[in-house]
Amino acid sequence: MKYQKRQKAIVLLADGTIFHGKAVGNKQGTSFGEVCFNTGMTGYQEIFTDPSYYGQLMVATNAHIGNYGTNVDEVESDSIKISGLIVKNFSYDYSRDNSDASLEEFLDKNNLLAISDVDTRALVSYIRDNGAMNAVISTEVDNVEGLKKQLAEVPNMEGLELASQVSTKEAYYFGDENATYKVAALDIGIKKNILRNIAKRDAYIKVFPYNASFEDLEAFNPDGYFLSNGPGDPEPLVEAQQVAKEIIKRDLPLFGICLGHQVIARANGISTYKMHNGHRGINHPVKNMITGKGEITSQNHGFAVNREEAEAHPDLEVTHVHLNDDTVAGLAMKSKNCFSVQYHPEASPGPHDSDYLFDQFIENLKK
Ligand SMILES: NC(=O)CC[C@H](N)C(=O)O
Repeated sequence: MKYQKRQKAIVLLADGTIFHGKAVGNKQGTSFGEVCFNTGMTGYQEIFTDPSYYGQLMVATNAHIGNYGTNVDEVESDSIKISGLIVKNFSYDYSRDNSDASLEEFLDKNNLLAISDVDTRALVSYIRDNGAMNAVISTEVDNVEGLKKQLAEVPNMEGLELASQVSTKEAYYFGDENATYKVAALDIGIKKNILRNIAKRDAYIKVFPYNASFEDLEAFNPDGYFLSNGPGDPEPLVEAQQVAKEIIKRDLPLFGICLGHQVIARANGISTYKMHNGHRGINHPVKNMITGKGEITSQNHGFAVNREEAEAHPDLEVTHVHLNDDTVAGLAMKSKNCFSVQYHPEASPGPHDSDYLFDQFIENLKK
């Protein structure tokens, strides 16, 4: 064991429940966020750097985290976006040929507080029963009352606009400028692997900040438009909803993933709601209602689109349904060149069942 004596640490939930653990490494500190769990057995580096997790404390249900180290290429954004990490066993040692640093080094570089030796099975089943809630992780184990007061000040995820916290400040380009297609992407928290997946299908992308207008995007003269994934509640994202409305009004090719899917639903007047617990993992079963086929998908969302309203909408079709709870997993507009999914076809490290959605988008650009 690398550290003989590690700081005691706690997870304090908003309802006062406490779980005990120890700080990873020599770290001390306190970190707040909405506590959520991901069931992926691999992909921790991609999860920690996914901008959609901004403001969340991540519980990994996999019992060992860190054992395959980290690699500079396996990030979804330039820094860690979760606000803290909770694990059962933290691996200080790692073994994998193409790793360039340990997870501990990666967390240190990003100054992220992590705690281990937590009974994550008990914690996860508690959250599953009691629903998503705010929490704090801290090495201030003797200051529970003080932490409770601070925790009470942390805003709820519901109603929270977070895209502005993670979006690019300036527009930038991605891919080969001589590519056949041009795509304008609105960055409301975009993952790098989405850009890689679009670019590798012969498209050059201009990525715009969350508050760009339709006219800003249109000036790039794109063949199609993309609305990204991202953190927080879709409801307050009125600028992005306006961009979606303008694109839909003109019947231009539009594809949205996760937060982008929710924004497209809202642009069509469909409400979104906070789920009791979100979907976070890489084994979520979805049924494609058009083909009748199942897909195993990667998911990360805490909000969802109202299914009844979507089904009652004359111009919307529910194209994909989540098989665990019958929630909306995909939408298409009947009279427009517009579709979206609640899950992540770009999933790195997989599964890749839903890759075809990027091909479908490229086909739509040709129309
Ligand atoms: N991955 C995402 O885009 C997440 C969307 C939204 N923040 C949610 O939690 O539902």
